[in-house]
Amino acid sequence: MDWTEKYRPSTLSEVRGNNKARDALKEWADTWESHREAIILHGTPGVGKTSAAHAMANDMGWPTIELNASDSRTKDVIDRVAGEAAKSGTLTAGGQGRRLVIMDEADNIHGNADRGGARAVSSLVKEAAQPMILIANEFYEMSNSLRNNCQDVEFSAVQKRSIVPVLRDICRKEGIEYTDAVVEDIAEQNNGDLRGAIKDLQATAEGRDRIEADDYVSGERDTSEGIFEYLDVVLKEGTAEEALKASYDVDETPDDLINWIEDNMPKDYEGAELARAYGFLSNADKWLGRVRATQNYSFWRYAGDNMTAGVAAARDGKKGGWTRYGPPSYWSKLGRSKGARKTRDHIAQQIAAIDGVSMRTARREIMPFLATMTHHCTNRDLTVAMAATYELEAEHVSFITGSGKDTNKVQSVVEDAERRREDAAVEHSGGAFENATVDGGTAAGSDSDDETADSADAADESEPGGSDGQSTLGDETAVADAAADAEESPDDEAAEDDDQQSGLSDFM
Ligand SMILES: Nc1ncnc2c1ncn2[C@@H]1O[C@H](COP(=O)(O)OP(=O)(O)OP(=O)(O)O)[C@@H](O)[C@H]1O
Repeated sequence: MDWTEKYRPSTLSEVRGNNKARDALKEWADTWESHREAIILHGTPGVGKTSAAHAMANDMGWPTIELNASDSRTKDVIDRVAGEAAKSGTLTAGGQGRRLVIMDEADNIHGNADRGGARAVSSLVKEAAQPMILIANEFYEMSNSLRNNCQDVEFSAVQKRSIVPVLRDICRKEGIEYTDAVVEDIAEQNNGDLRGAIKDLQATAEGRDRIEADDYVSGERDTSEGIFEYLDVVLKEGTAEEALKASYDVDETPDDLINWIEDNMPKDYEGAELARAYGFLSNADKWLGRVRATQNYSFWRYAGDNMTAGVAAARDGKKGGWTRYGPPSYWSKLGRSKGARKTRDHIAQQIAAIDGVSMRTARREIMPFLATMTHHCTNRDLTVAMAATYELEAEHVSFITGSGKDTNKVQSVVEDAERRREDAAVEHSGGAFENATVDGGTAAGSDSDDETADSADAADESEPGGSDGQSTLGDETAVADAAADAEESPDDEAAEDDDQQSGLSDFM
């Protein structure tokens, strides 16, 4: 059984972390009769929003009606399902007959396509005669009207110190011996995401009655051993049919699989076959989008067919040789959510402004390089230099390095960077660091003219450039070279405009 289900809190007092949010939710429920407003619970995945809603309903003795916003896009469905529940105030004397409407993924109803649905939810929120909770990851993706007509409570990341006791507790209940180190590691890796931590714990404890640090393969939950064989079949030698069969042995969802393929495909494919293969990936991505929108998981099949059989069929015959496939960069995984795109663009803007390069160069050449160089903040000095140079906040450092935003690592990097900025307010050139990035970025991106290769490939490929790249660290004199390297071609500028347009249309 899934431990996240088994240990789902059944009363509000079992919801960990987020005490303020919890209290606010309770207060909202206790006083609902007097204000009759809906409430929006928002925050990152896995922090207990849904759990808190159900736990609170349980505490109040309110039966719940669940509605998934993206499931029921049309006005009709929302009216019928929620309308009855929420509007029928007839049974409600003294809280008797109260029913709590919980609408998940409420940030998914927006945009032109869902106008009917969005309006239906807005009016429901205004007229509701039953308490209603909307759950969302991105508060600001919700319409003004919804935000203005509801109370809202933010659930923040669950801190490591709140995660550790939950993990210990589960171990005890499951009769599993553990070391402090393993629980701390799991909590650290999943900082902010309690669901992720519980899943990791379960995966680590699978088939064991004792776990220690070595048993935990950090951050690689579910990464099946078979993935490399699978990539070989798809990208090197298999027919479409063989590729499809191989995919059945891989323990990855299409959502993850597409990142593996997208990141590794350009290492083997080139020219027309690469373009064809991207066509299939793009189809697969559309199907994944449909799954997200409708929760109809049977569409996964079409996504899988496209990314597996399609990509294999796009190849010109068999390929030989050995390729160093790598896990999908943090990068491409994150590019898929709007929040992540905003963070990414903010960082790119900083880089563009400070290094005098275009957004496109910043994003495609410099950022992948930074991501490789500062991966998990292992090279701390460089990470601090980066944060100082580009004036990055914790969330940005976290985005680039892949370390959790609230980890001590990231927090202390940001603090040191701030100190460094203050110390060096005048000599801001930050020459030492800028050299390293721009030099390396250019090297890594030298083959990135290929319009189709928009993946994070560079991050995997761009080894720090051997002793050369390293030796420029701390070398003040190479600033001029770096600046020269960073000169933009007119093409780049044009492409940047394109980028911005497509970026905008993403938000429409
Ligand atoms: N604050 C918490 N206290 C106790 N358990 C939690 C908490 N947050 C998450 N969990 C565990 O993680 C599981 C998933 O949490 P839940 O679905 O409530 O998260 P969520 O914030 O609603 O995420 P999403 O935005 O993805 O829906 C729960 O079943 C529970 O096991």
